[in-house]
Amino acid sequence: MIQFEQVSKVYSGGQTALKEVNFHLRQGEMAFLTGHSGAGKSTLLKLITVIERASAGRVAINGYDIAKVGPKHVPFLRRHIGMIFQNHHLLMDKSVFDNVALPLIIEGFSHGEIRKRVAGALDMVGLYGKERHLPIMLSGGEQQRVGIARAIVNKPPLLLADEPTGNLDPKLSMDILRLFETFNDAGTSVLIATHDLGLIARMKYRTFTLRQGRMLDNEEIGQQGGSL
Ligand SMILES: Nc1ncnc2c1ncn2[C@@H]1O[C@H](COP(=O)(O)OP(=O)(O)OP(=O)(O)O)[C@@H](O)[C@H]1O
Repeated sequence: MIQFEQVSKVYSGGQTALKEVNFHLRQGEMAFLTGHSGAGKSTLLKLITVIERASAGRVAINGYDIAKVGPKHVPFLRRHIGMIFQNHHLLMDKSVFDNVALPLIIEGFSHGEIRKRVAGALDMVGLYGKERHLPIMLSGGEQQRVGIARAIVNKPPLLLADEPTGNLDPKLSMDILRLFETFNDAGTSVLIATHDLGLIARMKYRTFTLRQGRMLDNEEIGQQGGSL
């Protein structure tokens, strides 16, 4: 699904964020991406969504080299990726319905189809009946679930989450993880960037670990006794 081959990223200020990174997220796989603050997790996600471009190496989605995606076609590529952020980036002056409907409006779906799909997405995240609420009227966990509903409403084959449980308590974090598992069971590939080693330890998924921009292999992680 996602393949990095010898990928490096140097920002224009000269900051090296990724160094010769190799990794492969398989089709239908759910995995964690971890590492200390500044290790390069967000940068890696930004290369997949073409918010940033690699300085060297190859990033491929389904075998397609995304260096070949021109600026005009980037929005088309992003339609196939659901992105979830720690601070969920909701429009606070718009209703839950409007927030979740946004990707479908951009894609030009009919009103009827939008109503049906938004209701389905809100049902999946346990927020059915809250369509008319403003985000401010919801708890932090509920706001995060609105962000998740927006990310999955157009049924993307790939979900990327950047610290999706950062502000949530352990119980709510686990609920969010279970939600990702539901999507993964339905065939969606999921990559979750997180600092939360406790959460990772409780789940059975493969974990990619970055340290100062380098992807560690399992042997290196073992030698450090699991510390980053
Ligand atoms: N737009 C940018 N311009 C210059 N340097 C950047 C930019 N974005 C990130 N960096 C640098 O690249 C490195 C990796 O940053 P990145 O945000 O990918 O790390 P991270 O693992 O996601 O960190 P955190 O867990 O704190 O979010 C850091 O040294 C950071 O300062």
